Amino acid sequence: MVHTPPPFPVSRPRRNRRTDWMRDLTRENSLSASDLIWPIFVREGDDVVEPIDSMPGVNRLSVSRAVEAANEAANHGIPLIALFPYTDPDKKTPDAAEAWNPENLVNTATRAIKAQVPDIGIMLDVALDPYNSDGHDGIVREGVVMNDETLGALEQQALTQAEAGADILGPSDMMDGRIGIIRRALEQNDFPDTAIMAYSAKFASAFYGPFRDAVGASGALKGDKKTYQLDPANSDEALRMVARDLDEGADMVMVKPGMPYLDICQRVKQEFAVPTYAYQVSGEYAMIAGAGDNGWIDRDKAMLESLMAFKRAGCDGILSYFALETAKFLRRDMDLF
Ligand SMILES: NCC(=O)CCC(=O)O
Repeated sequence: MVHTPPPFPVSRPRRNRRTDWMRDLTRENSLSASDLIWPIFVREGDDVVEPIDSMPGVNRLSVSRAVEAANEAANHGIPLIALFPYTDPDKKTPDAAEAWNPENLVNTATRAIKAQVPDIGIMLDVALDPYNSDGHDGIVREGVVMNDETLGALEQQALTQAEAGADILGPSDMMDGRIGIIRRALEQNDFPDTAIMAYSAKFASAFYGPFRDAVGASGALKGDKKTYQLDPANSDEALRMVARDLDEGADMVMVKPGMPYLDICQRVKQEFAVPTYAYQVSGEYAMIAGAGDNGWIDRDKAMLESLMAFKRAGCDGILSYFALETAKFLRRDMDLF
């Protein structure tokens, strides 16, 4: 029950906000490096750091540089990184077969990081869009994204990722039935400990634009993803997807994008009380970083305020391109608010 304050002057709520130490003492939520998951873009090449124009401050890294980045993240207390590939256009096909190539970029990077930075978790997305010449998360036939045919491809992709050493799989495709298929395949192939963070409440959003540049999928995408991602107007439907994915074997669930969907984060956490994560996506990053770099807002403060909002909404953690920057900021013990 929330206590209603008695009328002024019996109550003077400003008393609790009077000094830094009083605000520290009465703060309800906290943010630390262990709340953060850092997405890293991987590309081919040797010792390459390639800036992404639409995400100022974010780079595509070749494998050796990704290993260094993972090491830096681990040293700053970040528990988990998520690897995303920039796939050479020549490797994109209508059947997206590169997705289950055991030697593809993310599988190779996973092996390299596991060998050299064993104490950080690695998550890989299960979805076909970085490998599909149509830019869709599923296999397309005559303009239709085929649900059941895609499931077999996702199963193969998931198994090669588990084999490469991924700790957490993130099915981000929004096909029906994928969590159950992947969970069963993991059990049958002796990967009982591989966790699934289901992208359960993934909305068809305009905020993914810069990510599609980052993985080279924007030119490829034909049409939109509204037949599988959720309608931004819906909230009950998101809860149904979370319930379904948990029933099929997900260990944790994700809401994506983040900031425009904090109400969904709060409902999911309250309703299911399971580990709940939000993805502060590329467009959200670009808005804050772009405005910050132009001097229109304070980048550091907006970054931290945006991340704290997820904690306030009940999230257990946040995938954010700001993760390392934030962990460095927190390590310097700088005052948050
Ligand atoms: N499956 C991963 C994403 O789609 C990321 C989207 C973004 O950062 O905009």
